[in-house]
Amino acid sequence: MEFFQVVTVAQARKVLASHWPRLKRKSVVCELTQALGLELAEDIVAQENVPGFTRSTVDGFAVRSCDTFGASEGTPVPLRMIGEVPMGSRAEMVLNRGEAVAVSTGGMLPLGADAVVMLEHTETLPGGWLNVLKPVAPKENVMAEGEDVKKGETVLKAGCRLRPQDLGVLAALGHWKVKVWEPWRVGILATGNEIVPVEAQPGPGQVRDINSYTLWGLVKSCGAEAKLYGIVPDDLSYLSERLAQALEESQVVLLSGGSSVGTRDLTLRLLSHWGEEGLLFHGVSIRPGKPTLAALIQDRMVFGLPGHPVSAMVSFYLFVSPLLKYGRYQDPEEEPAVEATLARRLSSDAGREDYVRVRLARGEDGGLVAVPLPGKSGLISTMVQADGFIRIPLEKAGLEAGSRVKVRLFI
Ligand SMILES: Nc1nc2c(c(=O)[nH]1)N[C@H]1C(S)=C(S)[C@@H](COP(=O)(O)OP(=O)(O)OC[C@H]3O[C@@H](n4cnc5c(N)ncnc54)[C@H](O)[C@@H]3O)O[C@H]1N2
Ligand code: MOO
Repeated sequence: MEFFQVVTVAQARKVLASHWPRLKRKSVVCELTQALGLELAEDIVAQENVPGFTRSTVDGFAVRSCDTFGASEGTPVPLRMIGEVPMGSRAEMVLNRGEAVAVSTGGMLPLGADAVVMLEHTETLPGGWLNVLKPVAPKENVMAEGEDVKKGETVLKAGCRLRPQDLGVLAALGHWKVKVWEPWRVGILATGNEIVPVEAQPGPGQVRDINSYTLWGLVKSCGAEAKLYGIVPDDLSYLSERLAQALEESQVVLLSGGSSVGTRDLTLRLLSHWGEEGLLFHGVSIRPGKPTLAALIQDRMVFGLPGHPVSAMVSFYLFVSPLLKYGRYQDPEEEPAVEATLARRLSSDAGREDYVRVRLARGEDGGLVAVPLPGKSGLISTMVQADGFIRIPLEKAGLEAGSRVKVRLFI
């Protein structure tokens, strides 16, 4: 008997993506050191050139490149040294034909110079003269004004997640504060009478709470704020109360356990209690993760993730993390993945997408091999051993040994 009205991954993602824009959060202005990993809330258009002046990229001598043509060890070109550019100051002098100015890496080029000869390709002569032993081309060893960033250029787009190099370009442009979206606040609730806190010694029939911690880690790795709401026993009024509290403080709530079809599977009943029309789907044609459900409660999104630790994680990867990270589902081509050769045959049922944990190893030819890690979805150790997972698409009834697969990495 089929209890779920299962949908495909694509259908579930479509409905989630269409409702996601209803979730609201504020933008805030914060200092650069607070902004790492957050989403930019504005386009950044350069108001100035970077660098703001033409600079040397080596220690040496600023010259007119045409003066150095034909220079070699055997036929050095003598130039008259007219001074030195002090670091961090304007190059005050003007370079005329036959002249050279000492300049350090990063120093400003004087007017008239268009290239820099490296120190190693010169010899200093007495009386303020210099021999150039190798010619330089125009612009050689020089970083031109605006070569890094041009005034008027859009360097970062609103919505991008700030990486260390993005903080760098903001710093280069003088943005010591930046407008970002507040991180999503995600509440996490574990359900089940058998679940005990991590610090407890489980009695017969009890297990420690794994999902609160795997989900907490996953949420944090998406750049969102995670808050644990503890373990709730299988009791509708308790669960309802704790969910209300989590909804008050979060835009997204993750419930783990109790999403299947057993008599004590309360999540569905609870969400129905909050309004049947909010249920977006219940059941997805995947393994593991089939009893995943999602609901919209006002402008909050609730995910009922399966209780089995592997299933909860896979379900999170497929449905929750792209929304938290990017506000959309990525094209599979964009996902961080590596290609590998499947070590052995895998079977699956057509009409269902399978996500198989794999370990990466080196084959005899040095290429990457994906070694499947068989195991039930209750075994967290299989996730510990795995480097990522592969997908067996809906229409396939398995994958042959030796086939090329894309391993989506757990990073
Ligand atoms: N008759 C059916 N039974 C089950 C079906 C089904 O379709 N028909 N689906 C199975 C699948 S697949 C999964 S996955 C599980 C999911 O069940 P629930 O989401 O209702 O979760 P629970 O029953 O509460 O728990 C399942 C399993 O996971 C353990 N668990 C739960 N929470 C935690 C936690 N925080 N830390 C560690 N372990 C946890 C729990 O003790 C159970 O062993 O249902 C199958 N059954
Ligand atoms: O979805 Mo269950 O997640 O197959 O173990």
